[in-house]
Amino acid sequence: MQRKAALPLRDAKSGNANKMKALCGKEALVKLLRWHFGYPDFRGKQLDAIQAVLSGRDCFCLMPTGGGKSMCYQIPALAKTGIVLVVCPLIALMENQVMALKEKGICAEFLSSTISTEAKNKIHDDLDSGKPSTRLLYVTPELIATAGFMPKLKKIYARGLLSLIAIDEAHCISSWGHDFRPSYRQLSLLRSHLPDVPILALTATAAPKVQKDVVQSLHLQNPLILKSSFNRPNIYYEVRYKDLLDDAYADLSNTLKSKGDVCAIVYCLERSMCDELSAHLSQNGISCAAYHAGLNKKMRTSVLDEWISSKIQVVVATVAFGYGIDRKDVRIVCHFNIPKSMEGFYQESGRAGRDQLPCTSLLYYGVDDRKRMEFILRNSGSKKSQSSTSQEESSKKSMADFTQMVEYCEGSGCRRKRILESFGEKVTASLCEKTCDACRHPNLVARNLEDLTTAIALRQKGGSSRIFITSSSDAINGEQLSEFWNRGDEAIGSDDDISDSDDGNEVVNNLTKSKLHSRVGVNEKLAMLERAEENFYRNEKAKKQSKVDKNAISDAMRESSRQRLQNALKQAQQRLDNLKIELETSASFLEDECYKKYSKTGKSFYYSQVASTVRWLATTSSVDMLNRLGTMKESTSMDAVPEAEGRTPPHAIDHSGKEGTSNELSGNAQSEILPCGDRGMPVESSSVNTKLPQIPSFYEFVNSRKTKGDQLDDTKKNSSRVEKKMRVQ
Ligand SMILES: Nc1ncnc2c1ncn2[C@@H]1O[C@H](COP(=O)(O)OP(=O)(O)OP(=O)(O)O)[C@@H](O)[C@H]1O
Ligand SMILES: [Mg+2]
Repeated sequence: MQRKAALPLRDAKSGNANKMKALCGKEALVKLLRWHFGYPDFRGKQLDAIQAVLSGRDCFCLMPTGGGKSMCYQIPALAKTGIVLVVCPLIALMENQVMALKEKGICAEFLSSTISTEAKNKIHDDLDSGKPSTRLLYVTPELIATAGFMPKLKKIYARGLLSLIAIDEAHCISSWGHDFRPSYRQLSLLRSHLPDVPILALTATAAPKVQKDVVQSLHLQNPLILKSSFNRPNIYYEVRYKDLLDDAYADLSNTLKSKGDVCAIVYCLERSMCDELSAHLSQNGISCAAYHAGLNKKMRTSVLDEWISSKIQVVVATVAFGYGIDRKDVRIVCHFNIPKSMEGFYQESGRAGRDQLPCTSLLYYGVDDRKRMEFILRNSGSKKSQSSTSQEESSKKSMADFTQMVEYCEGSGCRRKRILESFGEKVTASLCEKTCDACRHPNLVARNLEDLTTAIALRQKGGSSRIFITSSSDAINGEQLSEFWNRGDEAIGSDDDISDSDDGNEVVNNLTKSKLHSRVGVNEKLAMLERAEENFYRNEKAKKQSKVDKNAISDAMRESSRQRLQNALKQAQQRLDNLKIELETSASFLEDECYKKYSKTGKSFYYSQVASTVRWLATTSSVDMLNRLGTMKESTSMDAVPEAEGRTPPHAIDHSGKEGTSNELSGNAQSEILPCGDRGMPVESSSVNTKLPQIPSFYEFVNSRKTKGDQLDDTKKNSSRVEKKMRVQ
């Protein structure tokens, strides 16, 4: 590390009033900024925040994502003798910032469980020394809460060396915020233990209630409240409707390609979708990788490194790809599933265009996604150890937050206005200047929304069939629930997949009581139905042309599952004292098992089976693992089939179409597309070979709860399928 010479404006404590004035003066601070960071001037409210804390005042600083909040504590660390303590929610965030500062020759360190005892001791020795060289010390809130750390801090404080406490992502302290972290609550202690040290609270996403909560919880005294507008004028906001698209994957792929080899982040709700979508994009020549908590740390770090260094351009990630992602040239942030709150959406979409250049936030909205999220949120309190009242309250709050997101998608008004108003900002009509789809193409957006309404209305009318199995509320066992509900919490998130099924008509009927539907008048409905019919025939034609069976399990999906299983096997191997297993062969074997079981039923069941195998690998014993993999050898030798052939056993569906055409039909008839008669209308189901393949326990489990579905007469079944085909795309 090459350390830059310090500029000669250091010591506030030892200086007189004039010195202090000089220290806080704009000129001196700009000089520091230029010297250390190479920026010509401060942005927004940076200077106000810096001057406030340097003068010893508490400060609450609300700045948009990418606004430059870090600078508000980094410059004071350089301007004043002593140490700035920075509290960060994530180790990765600390690591990134410390690395970046060190590269600039600024002495910053972080303390976390990930560093060696030797490194820790070195930092502590420096802190204990007469004149520590550390200027910024990054810590987690968990460390602050430990019994041993506060006395150390107090010692530094007693020596007059603690110049500032900065709380980054301060909204995490509030249970009203979108990312509440209980460990942040411990930070309330800082004020009483270290009374005279100014505190700087920084956040990009604090609604008024959260702001108040942050100020109170941290016991800020007469803080300078700095609020910048949340507006990100360089982001173009757009929503696309999955239900109106023929193929959302292809749409995204084409969009990314049409923009050139740009840097992008694609957020998905589930890990399996990250893998699948990433495989799809890669296949289409896009340089991309998946990132989620299901990958081991090494892989995550390697994806992050490759992305930061522009070796790959697109990351398809869950929300685990979060704070501290500081690549400035992200041109597109895409939400492939609707996020659960406006705060989360703002935070994530805000990772675009940190260089202030034009960029896009693209959200793919699907009615199924909405229902899925509603279901998750409605039930999310049930696993937490809360009283029923607070459970109810938090569930209500989550639903209210989510409603804002739904309104963002289903509304025809300016998207930017909606975002800003959700944060309590007053917005003038002219603010957007056509930098969202609703302002730039109002007619198209209105028309899309009408079409969407039609799609929903049709699905309601036909007693829709697209519903994920897990929404049969109490028909899910505890284990599945806990994994499913913790989906938002990436540390313990689920790999469970969610499947389409003909079950649960009742649930769907309840869920699809859309307010859009109720808004539609008779004439409008007729016009929409006409348009829907047009769309239907158009799409059927397109479907016929592309001959894409959306439920089919592609080679890319299989490959991505094999990779996933291989990762899980590797982790299991490490957990089981380097158990001797051949990773690649074993992964292929396990994937093949899943494929054999579910190739006929479709990708959703297949993914569920892969996910449950991954879970099994996370907990299984050596003996069980060897037993299961032992059958691999047996079956291989019994069948005397070479390994490559063994992956596609003779009785499985051959996706090249060489074998088993009738099987293909029967496998898909139940869950997806029926063969079509004239003008694309589905033929009577009785004329199709609907004999189902033998279905294993997962399906039986669902089927056993299919009481409603079983009572449906043939007509209703047919109409349900017709409706499914008429899903406007
Ligand atoms: N005055 C400035 N002029 C130009 N660039 C700046 C200035 N201040 C900060 N930056 C740069 O802006 C980028 C974003 O800064 P920073 O990471 O501090 O944003 P943030 O407000 O913390 O965003 P987030 O809410 O996403 O964490 C960084 O690359 C930083 O170096
Ligand atoms: Mg930040």
